[in-house]
Amino acid sequence: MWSRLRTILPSPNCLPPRWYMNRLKEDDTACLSALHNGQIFLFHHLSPLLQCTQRGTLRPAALATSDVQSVLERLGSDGSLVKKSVLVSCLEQNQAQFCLDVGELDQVSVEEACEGKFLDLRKSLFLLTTAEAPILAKGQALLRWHQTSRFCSATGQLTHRNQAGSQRACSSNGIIYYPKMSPVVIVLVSDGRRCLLGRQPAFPLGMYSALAGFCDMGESLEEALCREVAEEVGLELQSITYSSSQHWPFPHSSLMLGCHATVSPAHTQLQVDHAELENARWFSLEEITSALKLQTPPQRGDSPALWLPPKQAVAHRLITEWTKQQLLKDTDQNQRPGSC
Ligand SMILES: NC(=O)c1ccc[n+]([C@@H]2O[C@H](COP(=O)([O-])OP(=O)(O)OC[C@H]3O[C@@H](n4cnc5c(N)ncnc54)[C@H](O)[C@@H]3O)[C@@H](O)[C@H]2O)c1
Ligand SMILES: [Mg+2]
Repeated sequence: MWSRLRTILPSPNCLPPRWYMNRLKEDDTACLSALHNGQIFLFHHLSPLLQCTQRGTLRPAALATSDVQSVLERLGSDGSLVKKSVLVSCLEQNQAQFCLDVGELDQVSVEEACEGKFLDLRKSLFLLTTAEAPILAKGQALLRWHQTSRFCSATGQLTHRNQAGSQRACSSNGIIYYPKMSPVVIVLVSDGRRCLLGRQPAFPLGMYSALAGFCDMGESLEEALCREVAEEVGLELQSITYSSSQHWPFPHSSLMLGCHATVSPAHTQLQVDHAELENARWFSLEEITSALKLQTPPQRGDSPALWLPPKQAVAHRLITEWTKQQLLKDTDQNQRPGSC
């Protein structure tokens, strides 16, 4: 029955990418064959390999599996390393894309052989403008999960991954583990005129961002938002609107849930919890619009300037959305009859 079913399954090229990805997660043989004809993004101790384009920009190196295989063999690896690749994406023609950490090989030799450089993800993610940036974030998160999930937390026995790397199973009792993300709420609070940003001691010079925090077990999105804002700055939220979400690989794997919220203009006095934040303050529309125009981060010795999170961060998106909404409100007010 199964072999008859197989013969009528559409060939890989007929399956839409999402379905094809699912098939590869469930079928180790199909996944191995997709790996042989696929592309690999290399990592070295979780830093992705980037190449310089002719225009001088950086792009992630998507290498043909056959090329990776020959590089690894030239550098003395037995060839089985390629099988440790994890499935991350699929191109339109159903060419599967994988990530592989070659941390056991000499970094410089791999860089020379592949004409690229391994660059910390915290730097590389923000230098990349290509659609591959989220693939690198996902790849790093998956590779890290495999590196830290080798043992079953119930039996202490080794776990084994499937070929796609989408799950691990305990070798003694078969418990299946799936990659984990921690839900994090992030919120841009407004009092109608200004928005509230906070600064952690580890942030780059001058940077302020929307308030964020990990969800506690059992909390809803709204409960987590109200608790985080009350804990970090002592404010009570009036209304919450969901905006958008993103996977965030730092420090581990989080699902950032981005929202806008308002507080009463009569209750905007902040009580900053300095155990969590170095500072938090209200910013005017003018301060935010000037900061959005800045191209380079402030350097030590510069006059203090507000520096906002990079475009790739959901915090940036929330700030841009708020700015557009405030500018629209101002235009509406100016166009009202009787306004000067
Ligand atoms: N993408 C963005 O735009 C953006 C912007 C701001 C913050 N962030 C991310 O949001 C995350 C959370 O923000 P925060 O640091 O203010 O959180 P937070 O206010 O909850 O404080 C962090 C503390 O929470 C505790 N904690 C509880 N559950 C945790 C878990 N599952 N993992 C790790 N720590 C846990 C730890 O003690 C940790 O020190 C940060 O990791 C940061 O990278 C992303
Ligand atoms: Mg926080």
